[in-house]
Amino acid sequence: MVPYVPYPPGQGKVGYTVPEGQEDGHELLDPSLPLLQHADLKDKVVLLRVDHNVVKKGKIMDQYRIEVTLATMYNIIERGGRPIIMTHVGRPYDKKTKVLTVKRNDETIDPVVAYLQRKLHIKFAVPLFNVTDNEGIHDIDTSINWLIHDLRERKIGGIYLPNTRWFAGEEDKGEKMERFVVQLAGLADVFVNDAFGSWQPHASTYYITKYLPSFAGLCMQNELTHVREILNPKKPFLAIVAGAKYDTKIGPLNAMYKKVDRLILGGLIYNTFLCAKYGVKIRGVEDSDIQLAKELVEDDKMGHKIVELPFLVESDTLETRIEGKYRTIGIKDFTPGKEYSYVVDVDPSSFDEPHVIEALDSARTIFVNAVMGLMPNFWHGTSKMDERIDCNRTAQKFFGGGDTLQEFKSLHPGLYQKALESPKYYLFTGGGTVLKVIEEGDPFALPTVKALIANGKEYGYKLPTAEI
Ligand SMILES: Nc1ncnc2c1ncn2[C@@H]1O[C@H](COP(=O)(O)OP(=O)(O)OP(=O)(O)O)[C@@H](O)[C@H]1O
Ligand SMILES: O=C(O)[C@H](O)COP(=O)(O)O
Repeated sequence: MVPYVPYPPGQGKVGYTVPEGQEDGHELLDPSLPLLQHADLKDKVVLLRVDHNVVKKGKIMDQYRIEVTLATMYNIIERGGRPIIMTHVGRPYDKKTKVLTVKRNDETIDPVVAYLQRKLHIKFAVPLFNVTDNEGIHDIDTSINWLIHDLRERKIGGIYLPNTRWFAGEEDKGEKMERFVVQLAGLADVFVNDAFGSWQPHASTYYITKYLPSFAGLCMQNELTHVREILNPKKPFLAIVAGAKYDTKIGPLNAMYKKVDRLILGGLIYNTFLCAKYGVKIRGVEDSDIQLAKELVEDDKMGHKIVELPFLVESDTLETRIEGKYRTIGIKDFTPGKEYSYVVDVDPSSFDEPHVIEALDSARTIFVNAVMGLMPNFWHGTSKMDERIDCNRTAQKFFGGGDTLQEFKSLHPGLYQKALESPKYYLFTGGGTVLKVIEEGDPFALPTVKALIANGKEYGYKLPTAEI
């Protein structure tokens, strides 16, 4: 118990403070990373980037990524800051066609705003901006100043910007980005990045740090502390990577291959690997992606680290699960040139194979960024995988990824609850980010984190002496 002495000192003990009950882990952070706790926020408008990418078809799938940012929001408001919050939702910009599609009902932040209002009992306002067909929002309209005025006057509790990926400049690298980022920076006095899951260097996660004093939020700090545990894993280290984001994950995956002892693949990533290795054709797998997967195939000829799941589910349709229109196939029947329809899941029986059980049971560290099948209809492979992983009671288990956590929660609510509390589990908000950290070998080398550190140097950030 630490006595609480009010200011000015010498007036006696009038209360006490209670220790947090656990190490906060700040000593594990790079001392040059500017921390939210040390920012001057009083009466400042604070632009807060979060990863609230939790909305699908206009509904919140899992609140976890919102919940873990509430501490940062409270901290900002408690210390006199006025928050403007922003997140991306989905991937509205198609890199191949260069078309930006604003799906107003599907990829909107409105459900997140409603959730925050219910949870915090404060009012948020969302500004309205002009949307151009196929190009999104070009400019932040000065009408937002009315909202900022009311934010400063405390007539509203916060502003929540529209989906950052609806802005033409968000993923651009040239003029559009410059224009957007300057307008964005003009709204606020300070930038806080709490979006661990959004490692891609975009306007709202990276370039913004060129214009405002910038700090790491509390969720970001917590994740950076824990991700270090994966960099020095207890061996054998098994990674299970599946899902849909082939384009951003194949690079980190190739690098990660060198650091793991065993690797299990699923989802589109596995389909692509199988096409590259066995010369089969699977519907929906792009030739350009198969070329990228060849590096992994070559590495594994020597390394033998990839534990193949032998049974898959082939479906004639992607939309639904229609009896008679899907079947189990085995990779032992693969021959070069053979064509398959969509492969939409790993058959659960794959997890009963002795070589797969051995890989899962012998691991001492398991990292899971894996949704094995196309959701919501093909969930059986993921469900069996989660159960089998839990059978290993000695391994340290790390789950990471928006969909990975969401499916874990919906398929096994009891196990998910246990994982939240068990020291044997840790849940990361971003799966691709953890892959990227493993690729870099250092959490502070993530582009978004490096940008915060560079900003600290620029603005002369120093850790207060008491913390050194
Ligand atoms: N075979 C498949 N074909 C098409 N989509 C698939 C297939 N298997 C899984 N998926 C889809 O992959 C998505 C999950 O992959 P994703 O890479 O987004 O994972 P994540 O856990 O959200 O990780 P991150 O946080 O890095 O984005 C799910 O929406 C799921 O439906
Ligand atoms: O869901 C995620 O993994 C994060 O929100 C990052 O999304 P992105 O891979 O589309 O950048």
